[in-house]
Amino acid sequence: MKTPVTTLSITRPDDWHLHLRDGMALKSVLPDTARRFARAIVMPNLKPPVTTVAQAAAYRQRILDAVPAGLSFQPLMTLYLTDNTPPAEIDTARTSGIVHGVKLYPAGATTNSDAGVTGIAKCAAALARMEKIGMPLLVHGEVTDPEVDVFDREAVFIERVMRPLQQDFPGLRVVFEHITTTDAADYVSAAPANVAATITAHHLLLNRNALFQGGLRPHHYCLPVLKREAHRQALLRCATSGSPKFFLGTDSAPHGRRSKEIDCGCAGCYTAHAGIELYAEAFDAANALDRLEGFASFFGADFYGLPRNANRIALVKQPWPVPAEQPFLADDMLVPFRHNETVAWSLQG
Ligand SMILES: NC(=O)N[C@@H](CC(=O)O)C(=O)O
Ligand SMILES: [Zn+2]
Ligand SMILES: [Zn+2]
Repeated sequence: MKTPVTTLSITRPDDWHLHLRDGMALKSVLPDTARRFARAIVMPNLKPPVTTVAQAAAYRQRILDAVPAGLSFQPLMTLYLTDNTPPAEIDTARTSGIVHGVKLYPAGATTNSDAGVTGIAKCAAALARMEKIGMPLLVHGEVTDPEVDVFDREAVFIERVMRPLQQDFPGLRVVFEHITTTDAADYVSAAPANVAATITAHHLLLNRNALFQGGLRPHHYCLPVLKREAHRQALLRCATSGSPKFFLGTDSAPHGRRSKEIDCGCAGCYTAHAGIELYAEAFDAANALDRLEGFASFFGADFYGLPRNANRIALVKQPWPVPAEQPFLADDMLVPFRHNETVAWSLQG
């Protein structure tokens, strides 16, 4: 019998899908990420959205200013694609060296997506430029058609948007963000090497039962919404497969308690406080801890054409209690994932 692994040393990981917000919220959540991850792809869905390189540069500086002393953290910026993004802005993004992707939010699909794309055809010129210069397109892959069942929105998006996109821009580098279904897992696996996906820890750990366990659970509500167990199993297989197409993206998406525990509450799970530990738990449960480093520390950097990190982190299998809440805004607290429960792996140091 193999002795169970209880300590783990891996190359310092990166988070390829993260919401940091701004202002006081940014200052509250950034230390959690900076303690664990060397870099993160920072989502542009602020109010107003980050649509220009000038805005991305200013936001990047606000993030750098909020990094706690003694920690090193590199924000990798993104632009929010709109119907009117000029191709010239894509060129400016590339030459800036600070923008690493352009995010496609179908209008109305998720938090702060009102300015999102209303039709792919409207951005054809920008997408063509991205394909030409190798700028990745990061996709929130859900249709917004109210006729489509909420659990089917990702699968339908593949047929209505992803396949035509791949047909029209075969060389475009695409990250299918926070995939949640067997359909997306199969699509990405079968696609050429320029199509990859991020997978969140919460979609690896939970199925949709968690939304209703003991009552309605707003802190498990995120988009795309949790799916049934067979889908979770498919995501686990992808994440632990060793395929470089799948890499870590927490989609940690903080919303204060008062925006979550309310009618029409916001979508998003806050996981940055245990951003790598939760993945260790999921990989451990799948007997695949040896596959964690590739997924968390290598494949994302390789896809984005960035160097792998040189330093390491250590994890130990030692449960720690997650508090009921943590500071967020002057008048609101943040309820972290697993609040009042334990996480099985701890970060050392
Ligand atoms: N994932 C979420 O449920 N919410 C994200 C937006 C997103 O990633 O779709 C947010 O910004 O709150
Ligand atoms: Zn999203
Ligand atoms: Zn997100």
